[in-house]
Formats: sequence, C-alpha cells, structure tokens
Amino acid sequence: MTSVSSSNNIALVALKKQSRHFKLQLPSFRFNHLKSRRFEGTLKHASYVKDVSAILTKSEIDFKDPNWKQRIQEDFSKQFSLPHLNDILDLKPRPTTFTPKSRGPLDVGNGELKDKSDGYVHDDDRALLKVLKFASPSSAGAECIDPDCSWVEQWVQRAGPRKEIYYEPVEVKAAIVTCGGLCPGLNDVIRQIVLTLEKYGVKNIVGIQYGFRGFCDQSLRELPLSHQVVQNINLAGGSLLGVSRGGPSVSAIVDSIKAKAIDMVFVLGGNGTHAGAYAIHNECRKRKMKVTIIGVPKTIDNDIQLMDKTFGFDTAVEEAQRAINSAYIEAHSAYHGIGIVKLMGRSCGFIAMHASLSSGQIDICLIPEVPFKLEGPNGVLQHLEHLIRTNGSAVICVAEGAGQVFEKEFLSKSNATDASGNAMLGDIGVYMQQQIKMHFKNIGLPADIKYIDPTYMVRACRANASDAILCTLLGQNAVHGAFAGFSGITTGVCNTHHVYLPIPEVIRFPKSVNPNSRMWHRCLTSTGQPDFQ
Ligand SMILES: Nc1ncnc2c1ncn2[C@@H]1O[C@H](COP(=O)(O)OP(=O)(O)O)[C@@H](O)[C@H]1O
Ligand SMILES: O=P(O)(O)OC[C@H]1O[C@](O)(COP(=O)(O)O)[C@@H](O)[C@@H]1O
Ligand SMILES: [Mg+2]
Repeated sequence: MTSVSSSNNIALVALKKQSRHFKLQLPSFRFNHLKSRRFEGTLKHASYVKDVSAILTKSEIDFKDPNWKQRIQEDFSKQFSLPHLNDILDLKPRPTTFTPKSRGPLDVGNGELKDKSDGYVHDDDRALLKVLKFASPSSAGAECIDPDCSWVEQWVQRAGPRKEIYYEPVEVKAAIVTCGGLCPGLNDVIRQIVLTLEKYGVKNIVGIQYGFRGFCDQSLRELPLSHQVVQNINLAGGSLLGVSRGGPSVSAIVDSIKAKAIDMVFVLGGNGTHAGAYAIHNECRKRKMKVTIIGVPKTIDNDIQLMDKTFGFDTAVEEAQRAINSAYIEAHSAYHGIGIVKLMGRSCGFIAMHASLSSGQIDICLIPEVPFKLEGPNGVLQHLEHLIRTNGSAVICVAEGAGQVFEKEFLSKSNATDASGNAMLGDIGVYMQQQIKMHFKNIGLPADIKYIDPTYMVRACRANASDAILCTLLGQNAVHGAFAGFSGITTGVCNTHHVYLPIPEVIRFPKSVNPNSRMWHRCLTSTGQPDFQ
C-alpha cells in the first residue's frame, strides 16, 4: 500500500510542477481527481490504482449496481474516444490516396478472396489495454477495480491507415517539431513522417527548428523537408531539426501556425511537450481552425503512461551497458574497487532498473521511486562495506532522481527549474561518491571509487534496431492519424499493438516504477540487495 502512495506522490509532484508552469493544459478535474478523497478511498480496495484512475472519472462506482462493469466500460470508451476535426467542423472525407498493399489480394481460383482484408484499419477496430486477469488483489502486480479483482475490458483505438481521409494531400502543409531533451530515434521518426506524407501525396513539408521556440523566433526559418533531405538522417543521433526546452505561449504558437498556413503539426516530445501539444490543439479548436495536432511520444526515460515502451528507451538501456561494464571492470581490477554509474531518470528509474537487470553486473540499484537510507543498519553504506569485505568489489547503478523525490532527501533543494519548468536536480552520483569515500575513510578500510556519468553519451547516440522499427511505425501511424482527421492524439504501443490515444490520458501523470511490481522485485533478486530502509 505504501508503494502505491509513493508512486502517486511522485505523480503528484510531477503534475504539480507541470501545472504550476503552464496554466491551461490539463482539465482541472483530472488534477483534483488525483488528490481527491475518493481517489484515496479507492486505494483501500485496489492494490494498484494508477491505471484504474484512468477509468474513474467523475462518478463513484457502485458495485451493487449489476451493470457496474458496463458503466465503467462505457465511461472508459467515452474517455478514450479520439478528438476529431469533425467535432467542431463539418468536413466531408474523401477516398484515401494511400495504398497499404503493393499487390492486389490473391485469388484462390474459385472466385473467393483468400485475403479479405483491404489493408485499412477500420474506425471500430480496437486493441485491449489490459490483457491480464488477476485472481486476487494479492496476485503479483494486481490492478484491481473491485474487491474481487474482476476483469473489465478496456478497449482503445487501433492505429493505422483509414480508407477515407479529411485532407486533400496536395493542398496540405505539414510541419514537424521536436521538443524537450534529445532521445535516440528522433531522426528515424522525422524521416518516416516525411516519407509517409509523401506517399499520401503531400508536397509541402517543413521542419520547425529548435522545438516550440522555432514557431516564433524570426531568426529560425522553416526547414523544407523531402525524402532527399531525410534519406540518411537516421544514421545519426540527435535531431535534424534541433530541440529546446521552454518557448513561446500557446496562443503565439497558434498565431504562428495560422500565419504559416500549416495544416498538420507532428509534435515529437515527452510529457511536457504533449501537454503543450494538447493545449495547441485546444486553442486551434477554439479558433475553429482545420489543423490537426498529432503527438509522437519521445521519452528516453520511458515515463509515459499506458504504452509498452517509448522509443529511445531500449537504445539507452543498451548503451548504458557500456558504462556499467566499464565500471565493473574498473571495480574488479582495483583493490576494494567501487564503481558508480549514474543513469538518466529525473523522476523514474526505468533506465536504471532495466540496465541493472540486463547487465547482471550491478550489486546495488537505486531509483527515485524507492526510498533508501545511506547510514546506519540496513543502509547502503553498511551493505557496501559487507560487499567489499566479502567480494572485494561492488558496482552501484543510481538513477539521477534517486534520493531526491521523497521528503527525506539527500541533496539540498535549490528550487531551480529549467526553461520548461522541470526541477533541476543535484548530482546524486557525486554525492554518493563523496559519502562512500568518507565512510570508508572513517572505518579505516581502503576503497577505490570510480564514478561514471554517461548521460549525454547514452542520449546522443543513434537508435538501435528495435527502436528504429518502433520509430518507423510511430512515424507512419502519426501521419495516418492526421489524415484520418484526428487531433489532440498520440500514438503508441499497447500490448504489442499500435494504437491511438487521446493526449490527456497519457499525460495524466508520468509513469513510474511501481516498487511492488514484479520487475522491481526481479531487479532486487538479480542484484541481491536488501531493503535499504
Ligand atoms: N504543461 C505544459 N504545457 C505546455 N507546454 C509545456 C508544458 N510542459 C512543458 N511544455 C513545453 O514542452 C516543451 C518540452 O518540455 P520538456 O518538459 O522540456 O520536455 P519533454 O516534453 O521531453 O518532457 C518545452 O518547450 C516546454 O515549454
Ligand atoms: O540536461 P537536459 O538537456 O536538461 O536533460 C536532462 C534530462 O533529460 C532527460 O533525459 C529527460 O528528458 P525529456 O523529459 O525531455 O525526455 C532526463 O532524464 C534528464 O534529467
Ligand atoms: Mg519530460
């Protein structure tokens, strides 16, 4: 139960941060919902509530009502229905210009078609958001709505090309913008958006330089994009368009979209960027503009809700292996060697957890979601001392936000924020290094400590094969979503299927490691570390 509260604390901290910086982005009932007594009350029944909260909107669930499941499902499908241009306009679709198949369907001879699919996704096609049925709230990782842990179907819309489209491709001007920090795969997504747009017949594609800033900074011109320009950009890391944090107001961005006569905007970024994208979508709606805003979730930290994973995460975990391996070799080659590797994760520990699991070389993994103490019995330093006395060396993997999210924080808070309003953290790696040094000096045991911070090396590299495929599919689906007339949506993978989701549902709060999850328990089994409390 504590762990659930902990996850929600992290979520609230992050959400408060966002809403402090930007006023209008999230409907306020969603924010209040997280803090509401009803939400806290729900914790008593459910051992894991984050995803359940997606269903519980404004109404209480009355489990005595025989139709309670149906009511939840109806609520859910309303909540996950996708905003469309035709919610405010009266547009007539036209047959698509996109051909998903290069060959016609095979004729089996008797006049019947072997393959009846036309290759298009139908608007009523759905994918399941949850595929596990838990027998009891005490089952590992159980997510329960009622005390019996009943299974309630939750369907979301399938992504892909539609038979009818809401734009005349030759008349379209499409823009791509990349915001926030760098992430492996940005160029793969840009490339695929351009190639797919061209496949529809779009001729006017531009890149907005350096994030949202590029909409309003007169010194930053639009970058014309075509298949010739983007052909090889996936071979390098970074973003062809440049990235930035902070930027102009939502209304200034929409003024710029209007002035530049842009019809489609593809916004690549994380939680903050998606909040911005949704605000832009709302402002366009208010002004009754026929502009579609499509998000593509970019977060190396993997902290966006409801998706199996986001692009760049796999690459980051793989790249982190090099740093961990170096730390391991240094530690094992030194007399009483201790290696420390700090990995990204401002408010979540997915990279650190997965990198620790995959390397098999980590003795201690510390993440923001799990409080730990350094000193005293059961503290990290005591365990480290034990490892040095018994094994002769040790390797620690620490996520950048570790020890800085809960009340008992190790580093003094500065309240400083970056241009986007994200809290600037202290360097937990350096702090750990100092504390460990002091501890071993005090007990008179030699220790040779090596600290590696591979942050920007991990982030600036090109996407690995698995991320490159993910980026390709996301880029294509983003374009299909725009032509289908959706706006204020994002695209991702749920249970291996590509889907479209309304932006507010994925940025309700950032995803974080559930300390009660099987994955975290597996990580603990792998490192062999005790509970540092
Ligand atoms: N709540 C918000 N509403 C509107 N725009 C936002 C919000 N949070 C961040 N942004 C904008 O989104 C961009 C990227 O945000 P940032 O938090 O730096 O990265 P990320 O999107 O990767 O989380 C910045 O230009 C920032 O100004
Ligand atoms: O030094 P920068 O550019 O501010 O970026 C550092 C941050 O970028 C991150 O990788 C996440 O970036 P995004 O939120 O843009 O995805 C954090 O883990 C890290 O704190
Ligand atoms: Mg972010």
